[in-house]
Amino acid sequence: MQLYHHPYSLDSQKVRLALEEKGIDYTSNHVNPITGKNMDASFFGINQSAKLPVFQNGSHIIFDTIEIIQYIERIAVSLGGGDSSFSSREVVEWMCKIQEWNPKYFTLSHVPEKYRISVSKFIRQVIIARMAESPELASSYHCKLKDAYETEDRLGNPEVLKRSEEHLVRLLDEVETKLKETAFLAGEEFSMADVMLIPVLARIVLLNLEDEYISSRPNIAEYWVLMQQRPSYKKVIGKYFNGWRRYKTLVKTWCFVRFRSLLRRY
Ligand SMILES: N[C@@H](CCC(=O)N[C@@H](CS)C(=O)NCC(=O)O)C(=O)O
Repeated sequence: MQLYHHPYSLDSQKVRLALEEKGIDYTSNHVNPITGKNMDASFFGINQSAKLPVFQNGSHIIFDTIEIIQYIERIAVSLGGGDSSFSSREVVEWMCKIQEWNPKYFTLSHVPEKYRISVSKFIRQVIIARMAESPELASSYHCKLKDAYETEDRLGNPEVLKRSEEHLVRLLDEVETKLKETAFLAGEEFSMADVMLIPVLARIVLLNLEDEYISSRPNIAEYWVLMQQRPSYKKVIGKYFNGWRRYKTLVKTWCFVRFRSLLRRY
C-alpha cells in the first residue's frame, strides 16, 4: 500500500494518524505541494486535482480523505487486530462535519504576505513548466493555474476569510460543548473523529493561534494536551513541528523555493 502525502498537509495528517492508530503498514511517498512536487507528471498523471493525500492499494486508488480512512478501517477489520471496528454513525457525522471546514484560506491568510506571494508565484511557474513538458495534460494543468489565480483573488476578499474563521469558530464551539460531556469527540473511546480533529488543532498551533482558538476553550485545551501524548500524534505531527524542527521544516522548504526562483529552475 502506498500513501502519497506530506507532513504539512492537514488531510495527509488525518490519514496518517488513522494508519498509525490502526497499526497498518504502508509505503510513504512525500510529495511537497509548496515546492510544486504535486505538479510533476508522474503524480499529476494519476491525480489531476494534484491534491493530497492519495492512497493506492494495487490498482485501487482513493483520493477522498474520509473514504481513505474508511478503507483503512476495512483493512484493519480484515486483519483482525486489537482495535479493529467500523466507525459508528456518530463518528462518521463528526468526521464529515470536520471535513467540511476547508483550512486553505484560513491558513494562507495567516502566512506572512511576502512568503505567500513568492510561493504562489513559484507554483504558477512550476505549473507552466510542467504544462510545456506534458502537453497531453495541458487542460488539467490549465485548471490548476486558474485555481492558483483565483486563490490569490479570493485571499484579497475579507468576506472569504471572515466566513472561514466563522466556520472554524462554530466547529470549535460545538466540539467544546461535546467535550464537556465525553472524554473524546464521539464518546468515551478514541475514534476516527478524533483523528480528524487533531490535525485541525495542530494547524491552529502551527499558525501561533493557540491562545485565541484553543486556550480560550478549557475542554478543548485539556483534550489537546492528552492528544499530544498519543504515540500516533508524536510520529505523524509532533516529530515535524515540535521546537526547532518546526523551523527546520519550514526553512528547508522556503530555501528550496527561493533558490529555484532565483535560478529560474522550475
Ligand atoms: N481529496 C482531498 C482534498 C485534500 C486537499 O485539499 N489537500 C490539500 C492539502 S491538505 C492539497 O493537496 N492542496 C494542494 C493543491 O490544491 O494543489 C479531500 O479529501 O477532500
